[in-house]
Amino acid sequence: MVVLIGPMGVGKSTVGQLLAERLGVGYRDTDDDIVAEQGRTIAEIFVDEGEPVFRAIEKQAVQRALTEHDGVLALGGGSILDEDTRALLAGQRVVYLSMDVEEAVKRTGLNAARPLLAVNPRKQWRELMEARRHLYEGVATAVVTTDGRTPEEVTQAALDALELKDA
Ligand SMILES: Nc1ncnc2c1ncn2[C@@H]1O[C@H](COP(=O)(O)OP(=O)(O)OP(=O)(O)O)[C@@H](O)[C@H]1O
Ligand SMILES: O=C(O)C1=C[C@@H](O)[C@@H](O)[C@H](O)C1
Ligand SMILES: [Mg+2]
Repeated sequence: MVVLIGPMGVGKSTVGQLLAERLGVGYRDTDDDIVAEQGRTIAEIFVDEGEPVFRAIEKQAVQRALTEHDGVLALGGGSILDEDTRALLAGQRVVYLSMDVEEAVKRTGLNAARPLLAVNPRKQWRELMEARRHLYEGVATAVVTTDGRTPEEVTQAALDALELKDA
């Protein structure tokens, strides 16, 4: 199993699918699992029930995916906020995809599907990263910078960082 973590828009879903193809394994994404299970979008869950309820749903989804799946697994950007989830990640191969704030605004700006960045993306992204950077770094076994790299280049860098060869 290879687990991908990192902030919204860093490319977990894009790179996760490429990485799974390169390794010849399945791809799974906990955000997609939640949408399928709940029958509504992540933004709708945030609006209807608030972030704490979303985090509880997410925690279950991550636990289930880590147990059921063997392949590439992309986690929701905020899943590492949960202490039990961080404990579950110990012993896994965890790749932290990182980027700087300008890249983040380019990739996520003005996208209402990401409720945590809806109002002032640059400021909100900085604040999120202040709170989370050490959590991402703490659970990561490899850190891969995505700034100025294409998704294919990021995928190759992740394979190199993990010392994994294609299937
Ligand atoms: N290396 C890259 N260079 C440029 N654009 C990228 C790169 N990787 C992803 N993108 C683009 O950035 C956007 C966000 O990518 P993606 O949805 O894969 O991120 P994510 O980490 O899964 O986000 P979320 O946490 O919201 O699910 C997409 O429009 C994607 O095409
Ligand atoms: O970073 C976050 O807190 C989030 C990231 C996305 O993957 C989604 O799980 C949701 O938009 C929240
Ligand atoms: Mg995604």
